[in-house]
Amino acid sequence: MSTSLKQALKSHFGFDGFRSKLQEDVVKAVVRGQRDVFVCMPTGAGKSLCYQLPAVLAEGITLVISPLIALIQDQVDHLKELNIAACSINSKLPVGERRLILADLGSKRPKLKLLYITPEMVASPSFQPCLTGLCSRGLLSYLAVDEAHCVSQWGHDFRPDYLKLGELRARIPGVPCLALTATAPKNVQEDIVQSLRLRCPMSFVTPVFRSNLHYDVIFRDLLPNPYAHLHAFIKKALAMDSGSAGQGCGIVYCRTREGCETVAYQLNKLGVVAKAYHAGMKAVDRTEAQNEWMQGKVLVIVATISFGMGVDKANVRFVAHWNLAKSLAGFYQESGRAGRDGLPSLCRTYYSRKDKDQLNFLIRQEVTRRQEKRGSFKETDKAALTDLEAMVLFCEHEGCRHANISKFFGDKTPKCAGACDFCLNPKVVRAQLERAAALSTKTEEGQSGEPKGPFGYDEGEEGSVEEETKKRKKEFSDLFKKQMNLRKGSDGPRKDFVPPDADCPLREASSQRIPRLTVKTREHCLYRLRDALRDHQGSEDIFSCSSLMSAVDLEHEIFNSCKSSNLYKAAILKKVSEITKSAPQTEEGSNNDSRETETKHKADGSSSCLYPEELQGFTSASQIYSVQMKRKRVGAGQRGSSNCFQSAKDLLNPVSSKVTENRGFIGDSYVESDVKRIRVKESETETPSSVRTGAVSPAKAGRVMSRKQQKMAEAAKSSRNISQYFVKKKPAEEEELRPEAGGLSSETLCEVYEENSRQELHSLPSDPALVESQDLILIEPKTEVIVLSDDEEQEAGREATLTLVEDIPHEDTTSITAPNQPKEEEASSSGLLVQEVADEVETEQKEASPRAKRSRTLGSSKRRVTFNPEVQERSLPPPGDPGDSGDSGEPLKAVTLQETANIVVHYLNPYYTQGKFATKVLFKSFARYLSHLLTEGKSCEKSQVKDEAKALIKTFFSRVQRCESEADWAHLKRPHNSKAPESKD
Ligand SMILES: Nc1ncnc2c1ncn2[C@@H]1O[C@H](COP(=O)(O)OP(=O)(O)OP(=O)(O)O)[C@@H](O)[C@H]1O
Ligand SMILES: [Zn+2]
Repeated sequence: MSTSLKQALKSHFGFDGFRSKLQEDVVKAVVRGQRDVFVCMPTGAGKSLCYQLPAVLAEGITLVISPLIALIQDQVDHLKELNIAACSINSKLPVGERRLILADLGSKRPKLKLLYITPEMVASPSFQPCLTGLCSRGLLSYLAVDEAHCVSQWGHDFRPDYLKLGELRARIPGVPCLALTATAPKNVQEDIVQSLRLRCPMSFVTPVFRSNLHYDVIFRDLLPNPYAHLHAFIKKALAMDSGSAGQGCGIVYCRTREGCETVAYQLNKLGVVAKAYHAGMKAVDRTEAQNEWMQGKVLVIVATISFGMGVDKANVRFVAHWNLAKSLAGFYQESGRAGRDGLPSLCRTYYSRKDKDQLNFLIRQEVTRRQEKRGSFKETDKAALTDLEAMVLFCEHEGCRHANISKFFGDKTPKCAGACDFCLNPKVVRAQLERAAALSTKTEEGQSGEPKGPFGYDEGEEGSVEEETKKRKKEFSDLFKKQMNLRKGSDGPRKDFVPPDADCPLREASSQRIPRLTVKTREHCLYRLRDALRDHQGSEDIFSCSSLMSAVDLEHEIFNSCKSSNLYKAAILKKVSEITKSAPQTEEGSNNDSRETETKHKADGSSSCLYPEELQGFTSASQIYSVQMKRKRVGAGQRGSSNCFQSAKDLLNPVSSKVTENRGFIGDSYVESDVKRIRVKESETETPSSVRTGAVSPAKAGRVMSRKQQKMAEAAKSSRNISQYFVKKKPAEEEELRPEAGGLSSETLCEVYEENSRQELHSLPSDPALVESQDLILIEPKTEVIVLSDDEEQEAGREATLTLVEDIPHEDTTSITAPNQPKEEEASSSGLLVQEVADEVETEQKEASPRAKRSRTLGSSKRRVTFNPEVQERSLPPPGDPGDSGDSGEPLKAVTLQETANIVVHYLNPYYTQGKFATKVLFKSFARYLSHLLTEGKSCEKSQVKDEAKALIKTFFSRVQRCESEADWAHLKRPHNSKAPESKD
């Protein structure tokens, strides 16, 4: 048998021999067909062949159950390439193809050898006649269940439909069954055998230990600069490939989509070619990312766990978990994608107790939800928590990581021999644990009454959800205060000065000589210089430091020569522009110290310095909105167009101010984060009078300057501003940029400005609400500014038409939220969300409105900002009064959809910030839904809409504890002709 098997292996699959003795043994056992077979072999061990080879050799058809259509497709494609008759029946199959397959299956001698199918499809009524036909004619040769751990409720990937496979097995008792998995601890193994009703199966279980994988754990909360740390890790991991054929690659797993985008962005910024991959992306983008990664064009894929199953890539040199995996079994499977070629590879977890708390919270919520639905408690409910507990133990335990994994899977302790951080240097692991303990004591001291337990909760204690909410609120408000203080800034040594990280490459990084210039801004400028130098020098590999060293020198020189933050930024921009334009620089004057410094610090994972802003656990709004990777240039294609940024000074003199040097950066202002690209249409007038968005002339608006406005005005007086570089040039000047600008193109400026804004926003906490009390972006009158945004809504193919600053009304809508209102924080907290929902509803409105004709279609990813000079004339609404015009003299009129959206988001936003929505997308969908519901079919006054919105939202949350899906609001209806809304059901 052995020889004929080997021949078949060669002739059908092209392999000279079996991959392992185990693979051969499994194939033999399957071919004998006397007993069912259970296979637990690590990922990449060649499990598929264990049923594919027997299937090819058998008379009939092998039915293969696999959990994902994508996975099935890969396998089918691969087999077809080998000329093996394989296909799949699934919901995506065109009717014609399905008919052909069914016809073959119904024929006397089907040609098919392998039929791949999902557990859902195999149980579907439509498939039953086919299945019955095959059984009754004895044409089923094997039943193979891939990813068999999905059948176990103790497993990390439980799929209820897998449970039905037990019945299928019972229907075909004479057909040998083969169950395969890569990850199954003892209890899951037993569960698989039992649930699939395997008859005294032969078990082939490989020990989980893989000596080529090096495991380590880094406490992310202790890192001064986590992204730099990750970067150093990647650099090290990929360097291990030098000498081997082909560049290695890696995977970074993140828990959320936003996390993926953020990490991918940060890596790119640090010079690593990385792409995000998650289910929120369009299928075509996902495929592109995966293909590019497979082909080695993209070195790092930053993905949610939706990536990897069935991905067969040998030279994955590292797998990093940026967030804690939710189970040790899952973690083992994911990290096991490294080193399939058997070569040394790294598996790293960036552990954070915040992650742990979040996961714990989510799992508990889910368990409670399931129990409520079911009305009873099940032993398996504990499984998810136990799994997480095992994962946490893996990270927090002072011991060999491999031993930990092996113990979990029921194997004996392996000989690690330095293949984990603990075995390599236990002292480092111990020291890290001690620092983490000290950190949590510190945190707990500051949070009296916080839940404490192994998972941050008192087990069994009621009300932990509320506790968690309280804790989050506190964190939120602390961060908010910190950020507000940071923004206020002051001359002289700053109390709130955020010191540089240990790995900060800047010279004199701690110097506070230039008021209001943050380390982050300096770092950002440094990287802009570095990028410009690198682009120019062209030849550097992605990790080369030479341009960084030159950039460090340049930045330092500029830093020393400037007195104000704005001058510094302008000088940087000028330099960037010069580099871009000029011949290759000769400033290579390298500085080995800085090179060493960077490398050394970035590689040092054990720094004890606590990152001052403690923001690692958050995704800033800027990250949410603006880091969707496709870095677009601000102002690209429209060189030298009119100024889109104005100073605080101009802001306060909207009509009279002239083009002065006081334009551009507003101190260290924060600018709307999703500005990706600003294109400025030729202004109809050369008079560059200034106009603002987000704030209105005090004179016209009849408002007293707020303290913030005054501060900004003062700042404007004392600072130079560079927005003159944005001024539309006369044709003759087209090629020659203004001398003051040092030949800087608007696109460069805009891009840098955007980058700068984004950079600064990165220091903001995650809640979008925090980003809203931004300073201003100002637009010239009659200047059309088009903002291209890459936020999630692109995916919905929506076209948004609105303003740059959060609450500027569009044309004849009336609400303006000035960032300077007394209730700034509150008013602004809903700003961006209002904006986004309003964008969408307004777009919908425009589609049906003749006014839409005035808008130029920009495509799905574009936002348009049309400045309407009339906007200035309007007064600000009373703070916290959404959707009110403030024009009390105006006759009452029916609210528009956009006004309704403003109202809805205002009332809904507190729920969002309390975490009552599973995702932001869901929040926005709900806001849209409510806005339509409230405006549908009748015209109401604003007060009525407000009452109704409040009541509807209240009703909704009286029934739904947390909004998890669109189905949650299916019951919500607005009764016709009644003032108070009710919920129907
Ligand atoms: N005998 C063999 N000789 C050489 N290569 C083999 C052999 N058997 C399988 N392979 C190759 O090994 C790789 C991994 O195989 P396979 O995808 O079946 O692994 P797996 O155990 O199913 O992994 P996963 O758990 O990720 O699904 C494939 O590229 C496959 O073609
Ligand atoms: Zn070890």
